[in-house]
Amino acid sequence: MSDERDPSPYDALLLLSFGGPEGPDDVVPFLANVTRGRGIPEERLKEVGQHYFLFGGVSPINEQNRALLAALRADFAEHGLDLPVFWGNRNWAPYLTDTLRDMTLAGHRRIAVLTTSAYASYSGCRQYRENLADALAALAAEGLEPPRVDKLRHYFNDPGFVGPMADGVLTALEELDPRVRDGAHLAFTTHSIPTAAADTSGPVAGHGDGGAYVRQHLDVARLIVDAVREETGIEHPWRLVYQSRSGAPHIPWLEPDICDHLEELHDQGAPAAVMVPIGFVSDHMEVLYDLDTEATAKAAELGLPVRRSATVGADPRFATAVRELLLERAATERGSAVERCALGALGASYDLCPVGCCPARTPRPAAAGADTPL
Ligand SMILES: CC1=C(CCC(=O)O)c2cc3nc(cc4[nH]c(cc5[nH]c(cc1n2)c(C)c5CCC(=O)O)c(CCC(=O)O)c4C)C(CCC(=O)O)=C3C
Ligand SMILES: [Fe+2]
Repeated sequence: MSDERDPSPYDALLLLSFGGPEGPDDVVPFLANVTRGRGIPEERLKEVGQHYFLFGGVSPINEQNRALLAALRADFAEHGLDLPVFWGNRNWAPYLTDTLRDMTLAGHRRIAVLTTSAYASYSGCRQYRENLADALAALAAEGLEPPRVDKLRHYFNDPGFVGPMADGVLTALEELDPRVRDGAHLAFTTHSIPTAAADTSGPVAGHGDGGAYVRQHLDVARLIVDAVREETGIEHPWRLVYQSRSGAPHIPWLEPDICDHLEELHDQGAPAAVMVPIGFVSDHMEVLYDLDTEATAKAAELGLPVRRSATVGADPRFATAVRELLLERAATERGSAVERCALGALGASYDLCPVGCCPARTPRPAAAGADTPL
């Protein structure tokens, strides 16, 4: 067993997230950061800007990350784990490079990194590793000695991630009229990505058949369906669907879209649906706009009763899972054999992203992988 309180060799945890605007003036520069070099049509950007303006130009994601930071610090303190927790983002302040500079100047040399993305894919994994490599290179260019960063493994199938979502589905079902509750369909949703990116997500050897991205989501959906059945005795019909598609229309992305799926459910005579955003860690703008606003309006138009279940956010069980992932990795780095906790059919994920996994369109340096020079 690993020592419950020994984080060595790590001297800090970095929470690495997407970032979001905090007021109307931030929206356009934020979108420029997100889409730089990614070929998103101008029309789509205008439309997405409107989603943010509808909410006063404020994404809830930063507040949610502050709450997660607080939950992590509380959990660490409660368990006698003396390890500082920092926060940096890819697309908005506090920017990753600034946080890593602060950490380096404060003397941190060996940093564990938790991303707010649970699954394999270019956008959810390698792109964060590229951001880390860029930030470390920027520090080196400033004459600093960059620290070593280790990304904690994918946690999609961790009980601390799946459990709160399963509870969220039970709550959402409770909110439905009892007359339609038992027949409700579960629409598991995640961010659509180009099918080419889905096919090449995860280890090279595992490519094909939708790649790791789709398989990992299907595994989580199945776990939640089973957990709900254990509680209610009912196996709800379900499907994995997608949301938030961007990019040019002629490039294939994962389908069906949640709104098309709701229409199909209505046509089939489904009595109700629960939208379950398993692809996301908190109720940020993709949830607030794409599901709570757009898809909910679509369902109202169809006369289909819907609820949206909660993401994990700052649930204390998720904070506990993060501590356990960190201690597991720390023990592994110290050369101890450890138990690796995971539910479902796929098993615990790898510590080091395999060579060539989740490839970028144009190869770029990425930190914290099997092919990363230390
Ligand atoms: C897989 C995935 C996740 C889940 C994993 C993870 O969480 O990392 C995710 C999360 C998020 N995506 C977010 C926002 C945006 N994503 C965009 C664009 C894109 N996302 C993509 C994928 C993903 N995105 C892709 C393939 C693109 C096309 C451009 C490209 O190839 O890179 C755009 C540009 C406009 C548009 O086209 O929509 C925006 C504004 C926010 C912040 C929300 C907030 O502000 O509260 C969050 C958490
Ligand atoms: Fe990856």
